[in-house]
Amino acid sequence: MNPYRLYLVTDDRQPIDTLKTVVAEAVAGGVTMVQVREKHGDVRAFIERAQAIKTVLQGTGVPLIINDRVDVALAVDADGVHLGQSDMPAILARQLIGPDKLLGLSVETEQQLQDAQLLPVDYLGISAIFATPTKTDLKKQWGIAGLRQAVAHSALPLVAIGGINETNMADIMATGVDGIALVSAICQASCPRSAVQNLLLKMG
Ligand SMILES: Cc1ncc(COP(=O)(O)OP(=O)(O)O)c(N)n1
Ligand SMILES: Cc1nc(C(=O)O)sc1CCOP(=O)(O)O
Ligand SMILES: [Mg+2]
Repeated sequence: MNPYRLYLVTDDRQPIDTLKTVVAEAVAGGVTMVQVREKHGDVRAFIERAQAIKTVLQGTGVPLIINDRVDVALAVDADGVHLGQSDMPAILARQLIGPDKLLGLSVETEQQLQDAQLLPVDYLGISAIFATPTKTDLKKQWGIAGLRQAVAHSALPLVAIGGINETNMADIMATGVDGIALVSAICQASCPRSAVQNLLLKMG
């Protein structure tokens, strides 16, 4: 099974009970991977929220990824870490997490995409496909044509992220990308479970 197919990234503005419900519903609907992303709280709150989501995911087979922080991933024994270009270098992260955990890296330029092919990472996040209010410090919008080029030049699995929803996901899937990562289309849905089911249907 392709674990990157429908990748939920959590919304750090949601209170913990909402977060747990959203993740449980999203998993029931069929998401294949969950990343806990915390950009505002302290590390203790991050660990608490990551542990809560680990409990929700227990026994589901859906991997838990931690955004940015190798220490948090190790503390909660997550399945992997997702790093950005200003986070810990991938080589050091791999040394700390060992060979078996998943390691993801965001790439924001063609040069980073090329350099990443030689890094000890499992997948790349193509950052960003479209502008999004969920993350405003974006360097680049790859667009559909840019994503298609990235797919053609990567031996590593690619995950598209940024501004993706049911209206544009067919175009994104048509590029041959391995997966789609979403925040709002799932976390802000009135019923995250149906939203995920609908997205999976549209993915074909
Ligand atoms: C799957 C996935 N792709 C890209 C990102 C973005 O990571 P980063 O560039 O480090 O930005 P922040 O998410 O930390 O703001 C991601 N989190 N997940
Ligand atoms: C967490 C994140 N990273 C991005 C990147 O491009 O690196 S875009 C993003 C947020 C994506 O949210 P939404 O699905 O609501 O557009
Ligand atoms: Mg980051």
